[in-house]
Amino acid sequence: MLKLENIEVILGKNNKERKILNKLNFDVKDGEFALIVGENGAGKSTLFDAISGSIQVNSGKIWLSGQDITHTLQKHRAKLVSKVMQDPKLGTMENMTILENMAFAFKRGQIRGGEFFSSKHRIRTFKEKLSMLNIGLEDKIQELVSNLSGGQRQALSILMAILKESKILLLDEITAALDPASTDSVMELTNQILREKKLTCIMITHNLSQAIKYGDSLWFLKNGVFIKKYDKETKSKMTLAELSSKFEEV
Ligand SMILES: Nc1ncnc2c1ncn2[C@@H]1O[C@H](COP(=O)(O)OP(=O)(O)OP(=O)(O)O)[C@@H](O)[C@H]1O
Repeated sequence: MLKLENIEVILGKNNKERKILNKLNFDVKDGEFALIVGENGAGKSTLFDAISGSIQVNSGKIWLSGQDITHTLQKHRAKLVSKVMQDPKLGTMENMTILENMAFAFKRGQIRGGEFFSSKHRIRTFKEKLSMLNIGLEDKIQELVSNLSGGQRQALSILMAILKESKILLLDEITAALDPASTDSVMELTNQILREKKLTCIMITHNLSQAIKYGDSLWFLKNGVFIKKYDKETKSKMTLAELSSKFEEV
C-alpha cells in the first residue's frame, strides 16, 4: 500500500515560492489501479515527482508497504517505484535493439556484461515477455527501436518498466502522444498486464473516457489537493458527459 499523509511541496525560489501540493492525502492499496485527473497545473506531475523522490516534500509522510520512504533517496526509491512517461522516446533508447533495451532495463542498477546479451536463456525469456504484448515484437528482437511505431515503443516502455519487480508503477499520460488506435491498444494492454500481474499502479490522464473505463478509483486533483474520489462502481455508471460536467464544476 502507498499512503501519502498531509503532503506539502513548495517550489520556486526566493519570493516566487508557491505551494504546489497543499496538505494532500492519498492512498492506493496493493493491486489497485488508481487514476488521477486534474486541470493543467493542478500538481499531478509534482505528485509523481514526490512519490518517485525526484523532489523532496516540505512536510508530510510517504509510506510504501508500511515503510516510511519520505526521506529515502531517489536512487534507492528507483527499486521500489517504476515510471512510464508521456513520450515513448523517453522510455526506450532508439539506437539500441529491442533486445538491448530489455537487457538494459533488466540489468538497471547492476553491472552490465557482454555475455548477458548473447545468452540464449535471456533471449528466450525476453521473447516470452514480449509475446505477452501480443503485437509481434518477439519476432523483431534484433531490430532497432527507432524502427518501431509510437504505440509499439510505448508498449515496450511499459514492459521495460515492469521487468524489474517494483512496488508501484507510475504512468504519466502514457497515451497522450499516441494516435487514437494506438491509444486504445496501449490502454487495453496496460490494463491486461496490470490485472494479470496484480500490479499496484497510479495513472495520470487527461482522457475522461479512459477515466471511466479503467481503474479501481478515480481522483480529482485541484490546486494541489484531492477534492473528489469516485470508486469503480460509481464511475463506471457515469456517462462521459456526466463525468465531464463533474470535472468542470469543481
Ligand atoms: N520547479 C518549479 N518551480 C516553480 N514552479 C513549478 C516548478 N515545477 C512546477 N511548477 C508549477 O507547479 C504547478 C504544478 O505543476 P505540475 O507540472 O505538477 O502540474 P500538472 O498537473 O502535472 O500539469 P499538466 O497537466 O499541465 O502537466 C504549475 O503551476 C507549475 O508551473
